[in-house]
Amino acid sequence: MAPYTLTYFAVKGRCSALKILLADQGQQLKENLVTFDDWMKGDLKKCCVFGQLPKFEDGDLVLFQSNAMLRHLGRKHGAYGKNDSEAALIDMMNDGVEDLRLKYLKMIYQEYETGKEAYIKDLPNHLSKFGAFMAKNKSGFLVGDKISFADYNLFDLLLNHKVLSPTCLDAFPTLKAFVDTLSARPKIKALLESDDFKKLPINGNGKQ
Ligand SMILES: N[C@@H](CCC(=O)N[C@@H](CS)C(=O)NCC(=O)O)C(=O)O
Repeated sequence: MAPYTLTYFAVKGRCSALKILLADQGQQLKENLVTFDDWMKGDLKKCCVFGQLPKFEDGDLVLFQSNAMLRHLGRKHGAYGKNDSEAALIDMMNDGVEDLRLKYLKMIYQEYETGKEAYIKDLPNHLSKFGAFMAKNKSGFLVGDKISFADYNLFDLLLNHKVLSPTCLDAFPTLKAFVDTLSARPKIKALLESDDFKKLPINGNGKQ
């Protein structure tokens, strides 16, 4: 039996990073897909702490907030650094990923037609920061010498950005190598190439 259960809509959205982490760590995941019609009935929304999905269950532990889920899984599966200093840096980088994700989601959901070109133009200002931080570390990961939940989260967001702007990583060799290396890890590759994963749209409004 899968130890974890995820309840979410049929999109990649805020759950791909978590799925990539679990796949890479060899963990099973049971998924409950929620349709828009079922969600609109409102019963499930009322049971969600912040009125939103995803919902993640690890036995009796029920979590909302995708970054809390990533942290929990990072802690459980040795993807949260090897000491408190590394953990703090991993938190910092994950907060940076969240800042960029929020900008990305604002553009996708509120400004796609009017703001997409400006967003892509400004993107190097954000990518350069992740690239410079990772380049200093030399291990190919954001922090320390082992993959962390922030790496999985950044990887997922970079994959989305490659769909938005296929050449966006060309000026950032460290990030390009990072994406290529993670994409080639056998369990991640298998997930990314699976029909179940490929069929999910990146975002709920079909924009990407
Ligand atoms: N900060 C939350 C955001 C969750 C969120 O935005 N959920 C959206 C789908 S990705 C949702 O439930 N939308 C339906 C609604 O708000 O009624 C997280 O990271 O989990």
